[in-house]
Amino acid sequence: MAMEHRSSTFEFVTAEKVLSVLSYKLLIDAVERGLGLFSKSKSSSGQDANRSSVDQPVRTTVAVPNKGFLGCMPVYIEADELLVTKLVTFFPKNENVPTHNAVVAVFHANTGVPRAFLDGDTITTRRTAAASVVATKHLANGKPTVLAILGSGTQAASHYEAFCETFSSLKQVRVWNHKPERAKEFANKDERRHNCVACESVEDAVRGADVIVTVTSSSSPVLMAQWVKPGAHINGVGACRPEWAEIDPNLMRSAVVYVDSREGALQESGDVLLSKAEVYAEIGEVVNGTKTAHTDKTTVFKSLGMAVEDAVAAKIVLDELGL
Ligand SMILES: NC(=O)C1=CN([C@@H]2O[C@H](COP(=O)(O)OP(=O)(O)OC[C@H]3O[C@@H](n4cnc5c(N)ncnc54)[C@H](O)[C@@H]3O)[C@@H](O)[C@H]2O)C=CC1
Ligand SMILES: O=C([O-])C1=[NH+]CCC1
Repeated sequence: MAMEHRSSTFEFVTAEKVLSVLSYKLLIDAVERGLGLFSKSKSSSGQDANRSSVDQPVRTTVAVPNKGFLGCMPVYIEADELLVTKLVTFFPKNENVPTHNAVVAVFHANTGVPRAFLDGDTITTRRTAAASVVATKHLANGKPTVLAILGSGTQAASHYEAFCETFSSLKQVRVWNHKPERAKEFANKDERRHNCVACESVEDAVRGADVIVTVTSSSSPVLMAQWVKPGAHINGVGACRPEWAEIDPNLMRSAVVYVDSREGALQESGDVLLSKAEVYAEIGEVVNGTKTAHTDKTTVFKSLGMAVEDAVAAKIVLDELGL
């Protein structure tokens, strides 16, 4: 039998199309379920009727010296028959092009034939904020009224949007950037950011805040323990390499630390490795009810990003577009 030429049988889904259907409403529920499936896959036996099977190795990376890295993030989610990999680059010194660039490839799980390629920047941007929202829903101490965002780039914007959409209790969002004019630009971007104020210092931004999001490209701590209100919840989203940190090691050691993947954190997170903080749980274990949400204590969700989040986001896009 002659081999069929298949190169034109899969779709490319553009950023515009991804954004048109990937709402936070759908995404937050899907990411929450994905985080739960991921954590369940390692703790349940094959006999368990609720067993889930998610095969997601820690991402592999290759470095481009002094510039950045390329990460490869594959996953298979048996329950959804999703076979997906994201390829993502992070070049923190990029000035006029985005620092993160990505593509998400989806394959047919029964044949391995490519099904679709999706713009991965938009997926990364939104699913990361969705994961922080999930952690905050579980770990925040009551309804948050003050949110502090450290950093004012792509993730700062998606976190602002996702948090304001989810937490109607928010009265004020404070933003800080190491270049103060960038924080002002962020706060004044348009009238929808009426609740947003630019702060001159990290301390001004985080003092008294109920929830803090760190989304910088810094490789050394910007958030110090003495400024954080006891009982606050922190989403540590940056510092994805073992030698980088965004959070004061004293804060890491004194807080209850949750991660997306324990295995990933112990290989990739400088915030965890350099501080030698104890990892209490994966956030998926809290979602599954197998670990406690210590809402009365200061909590850190150390997010590194997982393929399972990309895969559930890609599923929403393909389902919504009927592809
Ligand atoms: N956990 C996850 O799933 C993901 C994490 N990330 C991480 O989140 C962070 C932010 O990503 P994006 O917003 O996409 O990047 P971006 O490049 O759009 O923004 C980075 C921000 O960090 C600031 N910054 C740069 N150097 C700094 C320094 N030395 N000190 C303080 N601030 C500094 C920049 O001014 C900018 O506001 C990065 O560390 C990135 O790798 C990104 C995607 C997914
Ligand atoms: O999960 C992800 O895509 C990334 N985490 C850190 C850089 C990109």
